[in-house]
Amino acid sequence: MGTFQIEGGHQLQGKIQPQGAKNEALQILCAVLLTSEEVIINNIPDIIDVNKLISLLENLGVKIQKLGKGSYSFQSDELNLDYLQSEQFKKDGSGLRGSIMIVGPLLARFGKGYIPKPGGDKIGRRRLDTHFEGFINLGASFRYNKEERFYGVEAPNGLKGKYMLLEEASVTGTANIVMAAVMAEGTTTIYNAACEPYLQQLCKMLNSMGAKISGVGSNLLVIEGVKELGGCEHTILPDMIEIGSWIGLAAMTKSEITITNVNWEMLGLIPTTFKKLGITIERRGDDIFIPAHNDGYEVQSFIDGSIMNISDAPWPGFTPDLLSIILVVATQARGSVLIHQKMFESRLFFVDKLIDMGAKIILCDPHRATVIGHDFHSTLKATTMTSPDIRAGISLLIAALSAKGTSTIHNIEQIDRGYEDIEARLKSIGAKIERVD
Ligand SMILES: CC(=O)N[C@H]1[C@@H](OP(=O)(O)OP(=O)(O)OC[C@H]2O[C@@H](n3ccc(=O)[nH]c3=O)[C@H](O)[C@@H]2O)O[C@H](CO)[C@@H](O)[C@@H]1O
Ligand SMILES: C=C(OP(=O)(O)O)C(=O)O
Repeated sequence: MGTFQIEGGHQLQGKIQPQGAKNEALQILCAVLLTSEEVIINNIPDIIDVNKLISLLENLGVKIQKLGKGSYSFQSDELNLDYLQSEQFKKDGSGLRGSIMIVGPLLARFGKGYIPKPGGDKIGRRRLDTHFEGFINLGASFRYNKEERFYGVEAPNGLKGKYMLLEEASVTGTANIVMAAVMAEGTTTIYNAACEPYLQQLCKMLNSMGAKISGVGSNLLVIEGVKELGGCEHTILPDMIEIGSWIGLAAMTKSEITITNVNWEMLGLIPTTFKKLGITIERRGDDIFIPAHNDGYEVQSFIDGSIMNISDAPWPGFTPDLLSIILVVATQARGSVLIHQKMFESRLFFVDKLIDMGAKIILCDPHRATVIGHDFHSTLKATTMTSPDIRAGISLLIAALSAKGTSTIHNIEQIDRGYEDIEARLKSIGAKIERVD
């Protein structure tokens, strides 16, 4: 279990470039299975989850060449499908959430796809029904081995396009169904599709490979099946969750930070939501400039004067992956705010650690927490804590950087799962952080 030691209470300053988006990379990497031609991907983040998926693809027989930092070439012309029945696959596939998205491409190209129960954050129930109902709608047969927690879909005679209304706008579920449908016979229509930038990017990539997907960016995707897909080159967007994390870090540490090349047009409600906490966000070209908040920041209220409430929703709503960061930033705001995590039922439990540090938070129930900001009248106290999940982990790291004294965070693999070379990048803007084992 890795550990960070953090000496907090220092103002930071400088520029930080967000890495490529983790959740986009996981989709895009799975899409290389859809063609026997070469696919080049740029801006791949060097993080645990992505590296696990790359190694899974390698074990499946994908030829992989590193072309430069973050750039790789992939060629899936001679796959070893026997690997899908191996013990090694059960281990590799259950190591991350994103592995679930190999099923759609395998089903589309080879008529069969398998996956052990995937890993990922333990943040509440994470059903896979949407994925498999989608495949069944396209004509696949489904089986689930409860003992081994192993899922399988097969369609030896190919898939057939269909209209479907998803029960949930599942992010990975939509990506999986889209990748299965691109080579199905006829037209597939997916209503209540998720439409995060990750999915917009995936559809853009698939269209550049020869797919015919329309409605990209909306919750109604129409996919006309094609016979086969070809190679392409694709560049992953900056990670919007990292961008939100650095906005929160700047505010909590009263630091002047410029986040460079953010691809502003794709940030949706993220800047607006941080502004609701009173944080000044200046757009400078494609950079975000956060001035030092030496006088703190004040939570806005609604037009009728009622207390601010920040909650998550499927895109274009506010992403659930930034609510933990919003929550930690609120602990030093002027005013109070209700944080409502609607999607996941175990994502707010990390607040007990912030309460230990002196934050004023009432956990109303597993989905809602009221935060009464300190307005920097009292700083958080340094402590020792363990990171329960990726976004709680980064939130605790932000709390530690704002607290006076030296904090210790264990289980930092959770942070490394999604943040590239984090201590070097934070050190470059003045943070005092060490990886101690
Ligand atoms: C690898 C990856 O890309 N992971 C992301 C992906 O996970 P993932 O694709 O696994 O998450 P889903 O979108 O399937 O669902 C997330 C949770 O929200 C619930 N739900 C979802 C949609 C909906 O309309 N109503 C609803 O209640 C689901 O029941 C589930 O509990 O999307 C999540 C939701 O943005 C993010 O937190 C994860 O970071
Ligand atoms: C929940 C997340 O990741 P995963 O779906 O990979 O567990 C996340 O990125 O915040």
